[in-house]
Amino acid sequence: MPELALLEQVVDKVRPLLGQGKVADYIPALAGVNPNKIGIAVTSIDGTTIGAGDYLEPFSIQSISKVFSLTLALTLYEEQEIWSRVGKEPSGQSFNSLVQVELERGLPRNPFINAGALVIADLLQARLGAPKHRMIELIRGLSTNPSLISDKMVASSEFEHSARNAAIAYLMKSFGNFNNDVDTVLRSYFHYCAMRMSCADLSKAMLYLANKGRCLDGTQLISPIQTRQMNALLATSGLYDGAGEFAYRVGMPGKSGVGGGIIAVIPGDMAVCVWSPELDHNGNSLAGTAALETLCQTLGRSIF
Ligand SMILES: NC(=O)CC[C@H](N)C(=O)O
Repeated sequence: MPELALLEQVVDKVRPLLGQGKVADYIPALAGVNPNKIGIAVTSIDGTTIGAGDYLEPFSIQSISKVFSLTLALTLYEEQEIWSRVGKEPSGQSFNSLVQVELERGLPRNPFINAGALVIADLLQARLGAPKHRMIELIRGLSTNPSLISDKMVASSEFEHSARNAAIAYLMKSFGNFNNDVDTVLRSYFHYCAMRMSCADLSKAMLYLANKGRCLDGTQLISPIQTRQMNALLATSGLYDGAGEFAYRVGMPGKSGVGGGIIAVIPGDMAVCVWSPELDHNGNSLAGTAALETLCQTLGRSIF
């Protein structure tokens, strides 16, 4: 577990990078976010959380929600029912690319690109009576924060600009890999992406990935082997087309979102969340990646 002073040093060290990236503006409701934010929180497997900078400020978790969706699907489906619909390989394409879906006959490369997450959202839609409600319940429980919400403005803004995600879903439908009504699933998917959580909430919520599937409140969410498998997929595909660079610089399984958040874990040790809204060319938080790199190097920790 790092000392609080170290987290403060990390924030101070990366603050000069603010101004070098670009806030995601393809979702209009996200474009107005204050770019000058940087926060970091760490939850260790003994259950303590510390943080520095803007670590208590909620932000749009966006694609980080793909971790929660897959986790929920793992609790509802047999392994094969999931992996017959989505692959386990890095995509080498941008997160919202369509070309691979066409070339690979509607089978998304992995659950952490949009195509894969939409298939997972389709699976959740099929099995849950109220998937949006179930998801909120899940994140509230995992982070032990009963006041968490999904931002309706962000979700509707995404729905109004959903041409690309809708195209991905319809393309998969044309190959027989999407069962429910596209708009209904898109609404659920955007609701998951629009959940607002702080670095503190997310580092607590992701603790199960560092603790063999056991959550902060002691419940076993997924099995130790499922947790290991999830971390393997996060290490290879969690940062989209920047996964190799992230493994090289940070060396932790992780997941980013276009809201500027990144979660990362050292299994057996701690879950970390960083947030800074400006993104690099792969759509990953620029200062956030640098913060994780500094943290890992200073602690001398990596999974490799
Ligand atoms: N990379 C992301 O965070 C993308 C999530 C965003 N809601 C989208 O579907 O485009």
